[in-house]
Order: sequence, then structure tokens, then C-alpha cells
Amino acid sequence: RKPKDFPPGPPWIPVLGSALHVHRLRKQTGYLYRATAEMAKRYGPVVGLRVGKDRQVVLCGYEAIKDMLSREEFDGRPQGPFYETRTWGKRRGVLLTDEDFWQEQRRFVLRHLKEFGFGRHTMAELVEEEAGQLVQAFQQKLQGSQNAGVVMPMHNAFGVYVLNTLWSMMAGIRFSHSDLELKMLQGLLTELFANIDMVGCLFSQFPMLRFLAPELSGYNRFINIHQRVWKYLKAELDKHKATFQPDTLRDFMDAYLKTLSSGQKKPSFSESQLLAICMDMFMAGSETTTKSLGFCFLYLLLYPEVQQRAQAEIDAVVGRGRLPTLNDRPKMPYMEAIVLESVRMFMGRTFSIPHRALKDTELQGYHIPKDTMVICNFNGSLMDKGFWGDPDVFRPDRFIDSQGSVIIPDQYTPFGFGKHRCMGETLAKSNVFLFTASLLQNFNFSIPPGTVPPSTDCIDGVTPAPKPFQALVTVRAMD
Ligand code: HEM
Repeated sequence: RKPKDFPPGPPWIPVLGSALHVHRLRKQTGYLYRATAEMAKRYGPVVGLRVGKDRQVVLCGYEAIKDMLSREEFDGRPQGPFYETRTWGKRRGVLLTDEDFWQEQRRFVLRHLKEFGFGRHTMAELVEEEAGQLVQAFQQKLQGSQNAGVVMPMHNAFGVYVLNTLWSMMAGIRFSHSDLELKMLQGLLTELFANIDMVGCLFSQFPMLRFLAPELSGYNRFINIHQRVWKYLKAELDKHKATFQPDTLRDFMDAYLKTLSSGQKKPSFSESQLLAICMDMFMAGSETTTKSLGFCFLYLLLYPEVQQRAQAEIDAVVGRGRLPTLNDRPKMPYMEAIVLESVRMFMGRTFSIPHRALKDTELQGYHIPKDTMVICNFNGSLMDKGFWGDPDVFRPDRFIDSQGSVIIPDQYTPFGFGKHRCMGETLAKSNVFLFTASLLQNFNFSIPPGTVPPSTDCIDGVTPAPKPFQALVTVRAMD
């Protein structure tokens, strides 16, 4: 039964709730974010659904999103098999935990990552090092091609470089580009992200399917992928334990191990929690930034004039004699605006991580019972025609005011806000900025001759991915 004064939405039928309606709309529109945006046109910016066992409220307008994200009673994260199976039956990590447990762990992660890289100076060194490696790898691929250039896939060109900036802080590791196991794990994660949604998946909404159809419902694959990531991280943790010295902390893993052995640790600290944090960072950190970069280069191909303006800014501020650094960033508003626009194009096609009402409450005049899942469809804020005017156009200028400075409107919410705000925003933006600026300084990117322009359609999933595309990469002439 629909609770009294619950937000309006499609009818609920026994067992399935509104699942069939959502499924049909998703098929028609191609994407879950579009299906719920369509519902918002009919029912308003706060849509109430039931999908299998889950009571969900989807927010599609900026006012409703702001209202929810800034209120503590919505700071819960969903509970249930989907959110617990990934950490073997107990809620662990920082991405999908809540209340005191999450607060203690979030505080610890932020404090110690600052020490090992989130601090301005170290982060700059790590990101600059990786950007340099990325440029070198492109130079090697182009060696001998003279002016003709090389056609190469661009949608997935950044995975290992992005992961390295984060993993140097977490576990002191820089992965090699020939690390086949890592490539395999990244491939599995991309596959996993394409087969589940932010709001769950078949076996989380209909938990009986775990037993009735474990293969068909994706349950077995979900377990298998998590087991492999877990095993990989556990092997690294074992290496750390074997070489751990409490007086010389090398990275975040060491800092956590020291707390575990201190005898004064709070009950939320455990070895499996350390592994869960690593898994969360591995998942939250690499897929998001890599895909933002994918969208960035997709649009740079489609909007060559944006690429040329960025190159003119890079030449004026940095020149060609050295690579760009994060210190150049304040003097490069157009490049900064490209970062903001790329992340808008990425997150405008998806949702926030789901929240959960911690008690019976109200939102925008509707009753929200305790334990309802509440999720923001960022399409409603980042692609709102009424606000942005031409949301589908890649136009970095929308973030630059008449004085030439960067302005970020409140409506720009891709990292969320409130207490669960993204923990990796600074790192993600630094990566997108420096990887893009370094590549544009040295190369031109264009649509390969004789091919059609790449599609801006994406692959649906937890985070949207650009469809595979290729670019003709040529060395920029020194003039
Ligand atoms: C372009 C890249 C990224 C985008 C667009 C993004 C976006 C988001 C969003 C929307 C949330 C949810 C906020 C909420 O629930 O209210 C989030 C949470 C989170 N992000 Fe990111 N993120 C990015 C990169 C990263 C990176 C690089 C890391 C790792 C360092 C990271 C770690 C996290 C964590 C741990 C959370 C959970 C925070 C919490 O619940 O307390 N993210 N992110």
C-alpha cells in the first residue's frame, strides 16, 4: 500500500510495485535517468515509486535535491542484501554506510588521505607525475607516424593513470600499464557498473531471485567480481602487514594498520573495514574520473573550436617548453570551465548515491516514511533547460562571467553536497584538468577522416560511460 501523502508516481501492483512501468519507460527512453525524468514531467519533481521490496523517492529538480541533501534526517544509506553482500554480509566501507560508524570512518579517511596526498603539495606532485607519464605514452604510440598521426580509442584511455594518483596515496602503489591483472579488474568493474544501477538491481529489489535465479539475476556475477577485487586488495594488505613499521608510515594502509594495532581503536575499526574502504575508493575513484575524461575528449572531438581555445590558453599561460602544473590552474579559467562542463555532461546522465530517511519525515510537502530510499536524478539539476538554456551543448563559457573569471552556480551539483559530499572532488578535478591540459598542449584530437562523428549516447549503468569511440591523434606543430 502507498503510505498516506507519499509522493505521486505510477500505480503500485502487488509484488512488483511500479517495476513494470519503470522498465517500460526505460526501454522507451533508453536510460533509467530519462525514464524517471519523464515521470517527473507527469508527477512533479518528487516522484514516489515501489520497485519490488524497495520504496523509492526520486528527486528531479534542484530545489528538491538541495532540500534533501542538506537535511541530516536523509543522511542514511540504504540497507539490504545488495549493499551488504559486497562486503560479505556486514555494512562496511564509507560509500554505503551511515550514522556513527560512517562518521568515524569518513573523518579518519579524510584526515589521513590529507597526510598522504590530499594535501595540496603532495597531490600536485602525484597528478603531475601521472600526466607526464600519460603524455609520454601518447608520444610513444605516435613515434614514427610523422604528421599522419594515429587513430586510437579514447573512451578508455585513462584508467590506470587515474587509479595511480589515488592508489599512491592509499597503498603507495603505481600500477604498470602492462599489469594484466589490474586491467582485468578494471574491465570487470566497468562490466559490473554497466549491469547494475545506483538504485540496485534485480536481485536487490527481488531478493528471492538470489536463490531462484542466481545466474539470471546477476547475483553470481556480482559476488564473483567482488570476490576478485577483494582478493586483489587483500594480497596488497598482506604485503603491507609483512613490511609494516609503526614509525615509518608510508601510506593510508599503514596509517590504518597503526590504528588497528594501537589498542585504543574504536569498535568501527577492523581489518575488513580497511579492505572495504580500499574497495570503495577503488570503485568510486577510478570509474568516475575515467568516464569524465572520456566524455571530455568525446566533446573536444565534436567541438574543435573549444579545443583550439583551450590550446591558445595553454600556450599563453604555460607555453610549450614545460608541461602544465596545478599551479597554472588559477590562470587558466577556460580549461577549468572545460573540466566543469565535462563533469556536468557525465553526471547529468545519472543519479547520486542513494540516501535513506533515518526517521519518518516530510520533503517538499510529502510524507517520507523511515527507511525510504531517496535518490537525486542529477539530470534534473545539471541538464535543466530552464536553467542552463542549452544543456546538451558543450559550452564551457557558461561557467565564465563577464570579467573572465570562473563562476559555479548553485545548480551545479555533480559531487552532491551536505555531509555525504564526494570525498574525491579535488582529486578528480585536478586529474581531469591536468590530464586534459597536458594532452592538449602536445596533441590535436579530431574525428578520424571518413568516419561519422561519435555518438553522444552513453552506456547506462551505475555511472554512464561514453560509447566506444576513436580519435585521430596528431602531434601539435611547434610554431
Ligand atoms: C568526476 C569524478 C567524481 C564525481 C562526479 C563524484 C561524485 C560523487 C557523488 C555525487 C557522491 C555522492 C554524494 C551523496 O551521496 O550525497 C560521491 C560520493 C563519494 N565519492 Fe565521489 N565523485 C567523483 C570522484 C571521486 C574520487 C576520485 C573519489 C576517491 C578519492 C571519490 C570518493 C567518493 C566517496 C568515498 C564518496 C562517499 C562519501 C560519503 O558518503 O560520505 N569520488 N561522489
